Parts: sequence; C-alpha cells; structure tokens
Amino acid sequence: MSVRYVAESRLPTPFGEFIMHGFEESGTGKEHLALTMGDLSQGGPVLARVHSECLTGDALFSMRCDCGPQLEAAMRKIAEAGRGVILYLRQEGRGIGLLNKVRAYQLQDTGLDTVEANEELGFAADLRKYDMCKTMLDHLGVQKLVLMTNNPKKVEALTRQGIDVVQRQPHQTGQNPHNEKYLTTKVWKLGHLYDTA
Ligand SMILES: Nc1nc2c(ncn2[C@@H]2O[C@H](COP(=O)(O)OP(=O)(O)OP(=O)(O)O)[C@@H](O)[C@H]2O)c(=O)[nH]1
Ligand SMILES: [Zn+2]
Repeated sequence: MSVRYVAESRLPTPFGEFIMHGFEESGTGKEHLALTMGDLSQGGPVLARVHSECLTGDALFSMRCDCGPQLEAAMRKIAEAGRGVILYLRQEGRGIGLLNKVRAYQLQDTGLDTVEANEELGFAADLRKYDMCKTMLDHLGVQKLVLMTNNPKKVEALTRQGIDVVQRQPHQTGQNPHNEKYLTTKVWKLGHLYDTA
C-alpha cells in the first residue's frame, strides 16, 4: 500500500506548536496525520508515538480505554523534549471501524472482553496495519525511533516494515476503574507490557 504526502500546516496546542503533515493512502483514500516538533532529520533517535485512532478516547474523553491520556502524554513528552513525532493512524477500533467498535462495546457491556467481542463479530483481535509508517517517516527524515508504547507487537510490526526502533519507552497512563479489565486483557491476551495491570 502506498501513501502520499498532501499538505502541512501549523498546529498550535496547549502543549506547544506542532506541524501537522497530511498523508493519503492510495486505494483506500484513508487520511493519516503526522504531528512533528523540532528537527527530526538530525540529532539522533526521535521520540515517537504511533497512535491508532480512537475517537471515543482521543476526542470524547471515554474512560473505557487509555488512548486519550496516552495521546496527551505523548504530546506533552514531545513538547518537553522539543522534538518528536506522532503518527496518527486512522485505523479506528484496531481496524474494525467506529461503528463496529460500538458493537464491540455493546458486547463488552454484556461481559465479553475486548478480544472476545471482536471475535464474536467475526474479526481478529487486531486488524491494524503499519505499512504506511515507513513512507511517512521517510518523508519526515526520521531514521531511528524511541517508541512510546506498551505493545511489543507494534515494535515487531514496525521493525518488519524496515523501521529502526532503537528503544521502547513504556507509555502507561490513564488507568481508571472503567478500563481496568480492558488493560488486564491487553496484558493477558494481546501481550502488552504493563507493570501494574
Ligand atoms: N475493537 C476494539 N478496539 C478498541 C477497543 N478499545 C480500544 N480500541 C482501539 O484500539 C486501538 C488502540 O490500541 P491499544 O490496544 O489500546 O494499544 P496499542 O496501540 O496496541 O498499544 P500502545 O502503543 O501501548 O497504546 C485504537 O484504534 C482504539 O480505537 C475495543 O474494546 N475494541
Ligand atoms: Zn481508545
């Protein structure tokens, strides 16, 4: 799958000013973003977050997951460092889409966990792809990443795409009573590394 750069603009935020770079996937027409700060082509490995869209968590303050706090923490850490990149990938619901995620949440409300709900709907636990990332990072001049994630499979998937992840930085935040089971399931069924779940 190929992705092409379309346009960029300033993105002032409460944490600092990012540059927002827009990309479009050929074929699917999916639109992805990269938020950057500082000089990424020089100065060693770049602090990075590869974040999958979660409308409910990122924009609607949902406490069912940890996505919103993770996104905010990544923006804060990059702003503190004065340098870094966030790839914001439009693969909502681990790739099943927004309304299927609502269906999955409906099933979770009856007691299924996040993996069982996906399977009940006929989906694998995680349908995400990371094949757009290398082109996006190459466009930005990023060569090596320090990746903020708790998901070793994400590190493996990016490495398979030819991306040099020199270090995984744990990215634990946003625990609350509503996402306790969700975080525990990620550890037990999806292989996430999480200290206190
Ligand atoms: N299908 C489904 N997707 C979910 C659910 N909760 C969150 N998501 C999606 O999961 C994606 C985030 O994945 P996570 O498993 O939370 O974390 P990760 O990206 O693998 O790992 P980190 O880098 O540590 O955050 C986003 O696309 C969310 O929309 C759920 O219950 N069901
Ligand atoms: Zn989420």
